[in-house]
Amino acid sequence: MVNVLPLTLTGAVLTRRDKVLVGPVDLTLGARGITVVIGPNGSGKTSLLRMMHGLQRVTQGSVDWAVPDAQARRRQAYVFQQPIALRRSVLANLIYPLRLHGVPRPQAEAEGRAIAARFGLSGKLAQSAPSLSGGEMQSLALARALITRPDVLFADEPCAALDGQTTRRIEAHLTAAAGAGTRLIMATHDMGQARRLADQVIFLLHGRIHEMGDARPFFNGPATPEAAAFLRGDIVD
Ligand SMILES: Nc1ncnc2c1ncn2[C@@H]1O[C@H](COP(=O)(O)OP(=O)(O)OP(=O)(O)O)[C@@H](O)[C@H]1O
Repeated sequence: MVNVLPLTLTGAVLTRRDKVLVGPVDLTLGARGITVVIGPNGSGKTSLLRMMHGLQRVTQGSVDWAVPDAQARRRQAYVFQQPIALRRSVLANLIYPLRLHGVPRPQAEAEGRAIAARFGLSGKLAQSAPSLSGGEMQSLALARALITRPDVLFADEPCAALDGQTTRRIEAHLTAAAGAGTRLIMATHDMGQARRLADQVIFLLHGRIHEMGDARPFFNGPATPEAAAFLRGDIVD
């Protein structure tokens, strides 16, 4: 199967009520690795992810995948900062994307049980998903996003409000997914997490890419004074 990547944004702008939230953005993301989007509050991290995924349509410019949009959409997943679940059992939530992809129920349930085991949810399969704890809910959201082995996973603050142990588990799943070939594009406020996970960094400021590059040189010596100040923990606005 052809990979949906690279993703190319060309002069992409997202506007709401005459206000530019993001852009213009020009970038190309290749097929492998973890790109972490960082920047101050309100700099546009969520909006950039939503725009790339097609949850919000660009008002100018373009967002192009290597395959037609309808095909690209089926090969992507998105994990929201506040995970959402169907008011059904954990197993029903897990198999939902597979059923949408036409996988027969017995096979979908087998895959659902297997991924639940990897994500520590085996004991919860019959439980109603909305009654899960925050950490379990985020694990479920991630497992459900990865069950179709998407080419691309967008994750918006996937560990916000989680304790250290759960964060470590979620990070391990994210790294494993990237190692298995899922391209990860995630936003985080947590600079420790950005340093642990990123192969590549996008530093946003006022809805524009202020700096973008390989993670190690970025963290060791950012090119712009704004990124340096942000990494020091100064207020950048
Ligand atoms: N639907 C909307 N309508 C109007 N303005 C919006 C909308 N969504 C976001 N914004 C504004 O766009 C800007 C970017 O918001 P966004 O949530 O993308 O930033 P962020 O970097 O993810 O912020 P945070 O770190 O606080 O989560 C903010 O000024 C926000 O108030």
